[in-house]
Amino acid sequence: MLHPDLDAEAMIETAYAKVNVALHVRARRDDGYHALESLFAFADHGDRLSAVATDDGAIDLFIDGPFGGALDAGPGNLVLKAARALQAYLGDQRGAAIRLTKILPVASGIGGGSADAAATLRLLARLWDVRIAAEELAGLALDLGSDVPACVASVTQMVTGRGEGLRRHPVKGLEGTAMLLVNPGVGLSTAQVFNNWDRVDRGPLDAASLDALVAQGRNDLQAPAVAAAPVIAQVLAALEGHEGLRLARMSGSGATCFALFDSDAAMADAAMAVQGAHRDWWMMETRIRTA
Ligand SMILES: C[C@](O)(CO)[C@H](O)COP(=O)(O)OP(=O)(O)OC[C@H]1O[C@@H](n2ccc(N)nc2=O)[C@H](O)[C@@H]1O
Ligand SMILES: Nc1ncnc2c1ncn2[C@@H]1O[C@H](COP(=O)(O)OP(=O)(O)OP(=O)(O)O)[C@@H](O)[C@H]1O
Repeated sequence: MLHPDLDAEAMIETAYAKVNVALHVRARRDDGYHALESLFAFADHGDRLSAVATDDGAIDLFIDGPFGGALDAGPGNLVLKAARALQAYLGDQRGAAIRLTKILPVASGIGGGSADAAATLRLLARLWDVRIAAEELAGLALDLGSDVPACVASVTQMVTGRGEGLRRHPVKGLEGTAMLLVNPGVGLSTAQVFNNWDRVDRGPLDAASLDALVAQGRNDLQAPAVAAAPVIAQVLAALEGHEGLRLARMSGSGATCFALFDSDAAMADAAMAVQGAHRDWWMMETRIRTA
């Protein structure tokens, strides 16, 4: 049941989908995490979060949307974890009723959960009217997941380390670009895909230009993800060869792949062809977000 007030005067945030335009895995660290170099970009679309303040100190979560059924509203939900982390940080008992409309597939390499966590931090800071220093917010975010700090600003960034090294990094010709997201409906465990990386350092990431990202950029998790879910290779093959295609690559630990196009019309034609041949694949036509 939805909170009765939730739609009337709710504050709203979008949890923008993340793509790793390139993701270079450089080393396995002693703490089990991997040292990365990745250019993160964000879609103009994502999950929708809305919230109203309550005065009983409780955090209530309601989930709906096309992928809402794939997710439970228990304490493991990243929205609840983010809300409770912020409550604990503030040390008081402000409450909220939050509605998550899940548009993005779960465990799919486009950071749905991470984007939700970051959007929850932004939303509740606004709702509760609190200002949090950037470093404090980054610390809270990293405790929630490696992708969460980058999702706080949701702008194009070079991301290093486990996910904590952030540098705003606009790339000429990237922001505003038409982007098609395609997911074949298999969920992959990020930890397992990292575990199956072959531990070969294939070299640093040159993110100086879109040409370099296309020609020399890689996703080092693509091979281990394809080994676990061979349908990813079919997605990439289905994206190749369309007129106006600039780049087709897997995002994050998969299985979602993204394709960048020269124009909206080229994207729409490709989307129609791919969807026609694979009616059960999830797709989203969007563009790279400009801050
Ligand atoms: C694959 C990426 O999405 C690329 O942006 C991220 O590196 C993963 O970010 P995330 O899903 O927020 O990851 P976390 O929830 O922090 O970690 C999940 C698991 O992925 C592995 N992991 C994650 C990040 C990282 N730099 N090295 C890792 O080895 C660890 O086994 C960890 O237990
Ligand atoms: N609000 C949420 N949305 C999505 N997943 C969530 C959420 N809360 C918890 N999870 C759990 O987090 C895990 C990862 O979800 P997410 O969608 O962020 O993965 P991902 O898209 O593979 O991320 P990445 O790009 O970081 O690899 C899933 O196993 C899911 O059950």
